[in-house]
Amino acid sequence: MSCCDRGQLRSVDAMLDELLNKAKPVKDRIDVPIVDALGRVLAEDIISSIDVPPHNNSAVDGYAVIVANCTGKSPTTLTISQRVPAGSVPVALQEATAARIFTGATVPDNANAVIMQEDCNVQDGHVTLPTGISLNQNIRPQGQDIQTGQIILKKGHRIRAQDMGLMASIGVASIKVYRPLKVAILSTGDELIEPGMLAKEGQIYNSNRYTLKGLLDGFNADIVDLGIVEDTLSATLAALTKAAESADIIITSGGVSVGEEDHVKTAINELGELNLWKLAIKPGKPFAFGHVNNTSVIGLPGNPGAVFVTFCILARPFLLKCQGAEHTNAHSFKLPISFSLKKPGKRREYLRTRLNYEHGVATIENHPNQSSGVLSSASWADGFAIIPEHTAPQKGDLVEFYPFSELFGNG
Ligand SMILES: Nc1nc2c(c(=O)[nH]1)N[C@H]1C(S)=C(S)[C@@H](COP(=O)(O)OP(=O)(O)OC[C@H]3O[C@@H](n4cnc5c(N)ncnc54)[C@H](O)[C@@H]3O)O[C@H]1N2
Ligand code: MOO
Repeated sequence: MSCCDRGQLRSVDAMLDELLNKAKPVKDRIDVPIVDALGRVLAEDIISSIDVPPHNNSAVDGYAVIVANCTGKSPTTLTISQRVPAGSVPVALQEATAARIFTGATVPDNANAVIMQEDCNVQDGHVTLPTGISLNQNIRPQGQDIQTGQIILKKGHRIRAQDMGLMASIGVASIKVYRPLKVAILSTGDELIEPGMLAKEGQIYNSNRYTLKGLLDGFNADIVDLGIVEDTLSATLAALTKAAESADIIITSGGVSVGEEDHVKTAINELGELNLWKLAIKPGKPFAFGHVNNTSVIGLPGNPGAVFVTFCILARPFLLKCQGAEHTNAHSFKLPISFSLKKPGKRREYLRTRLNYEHGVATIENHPNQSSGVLSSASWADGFAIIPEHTAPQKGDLVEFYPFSELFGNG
C-alpha cells in the first residue's frame, strides 16, 4: 500500500492520466436492436449503404416544374400533368407542364424547381406560377443528409437519441456495441443501515449506494450490488473474491482516509493491490485505486458529497474508457460567478452550483454549504463550478462550469 506523504497532494490531472492509462476497454461485442441502443458504445463503424434522401424530393407542398418553361417576365400558366404524393413514383415531367407535388415526394427526374402552393394560382387543371423561379428551389437533393459509403457514426461513439434516429434513417435495425461493463459496488462502515430500517443511535442511512446506483445506471452498467458488506475480514474477502470473478470494476465507498483498521483495504491488499492517494480535489481528497486479479478497484471516500464529485470527475472517464468510448471528456464553458471566494485553497474545488438567469444572462450561483458530508448541495445544483488550486475568484470573474447533463445522462 502506498500513499502520498503528509501534505503532498497529487493533482487531479495526474490521477486522471493514470486512471485512463490503466483503463482496459472491454473487447466483447454484442448485438443490440437500435431501439435499445441509447447510451451504448459502438463496437463498429456504421457505414451507409444508401443515399439519404434516396431521391431528390420536395421540401414543400406545391408544383414541380422545369425552370426553362417559366423564365418569362410575366407569370407562366402550365397544365397540371400529374399528381405526386409522398411514397409514389413519378413519371418524367412533360415539357411545359407542372406536377402537383407534396412535401417529401420524389421530384420527377427532369423537374428542377418546386414552387410553394401559396405562391400559385390554380384553376381548371392549370397552375399560374410567380416570376423569378430559381433553379433547384425547394428541392432537397438526393444524398443531402447521407451519401452511400459514408461513415455516419464511428466505433467508440456513445449513442444518443439523435444517433438512434440517424441509424434508422439508413435502414440499420441492429448494431454491434461493447457489452455493458459489470460494476460491483459496496459500502463500508459499521454506522450504515439501509433505508426502510429504523436507525438506532449512532447509525446513518447508506446514501452512497443509491447515488452510485443512479450514476452507474447512466452508463447502462450491469451492477453487482454487494450492499453493505459485513465488517469482518472474512465477509469482505468472500464478497470481493466473488465480485472479482465476474465484475470488470469494483467501486467501494468509505474507509480510504488515514483512519483505523479497515477490512476493505486489508482484503484488497490480500487479494491484489490498492494504492491510496491524497488528491488535490475538494471534496474527495482520499482516493484509492488498484486491482483484484483482473478487476480494477476504485475506492471513493465515504463522504456523500465526495462520492458524487469523485465519481463524476475521476470514475466517470475511467468507466467510459473501459466501456470502449473514444471520448471521455465532458464539455464545460466559462461563466461569471455571482459570489466571491474568501481565500485560495490547495485543492481544486468542485463547487456544487446552479445557473441563475437574469434578463437571459446566466451567472453561477453557489450553494452556501459545500461540506463534503452534505448531499443537499449536489441535489440543489445543476453543475460544478471549478475553482483552480491557489485561486480565489471574485464576483464577476469567469469560472469553468460543468453542467451535470454533461457528466451523466446520454446528452
Ligand atoms: N486524519 C484525517 N482524517 C480525515 C482526512 C485526513 O486527511 N486525515 N481526510 C478527510 C476527508 S477529506 C475525507 S473525504 C474523509 C474520507 O474518509 P473515508 O473514505 O475513510 O470514509 P469514512 O470515514 O468511512 O466516512 C466518511 C464519512 O462519510 C460517511 N459515510 C460513509 N459511507 C457512507 C455511505 N455509504 N452513506 C452515507 N454516508 C457514508 C461516514 O459516516 C462518515 O461521516 O476522511 C476525512 N478524515
Ligand atoms: O475531501 Mo473530503 O471529501 O474534503 O471531506
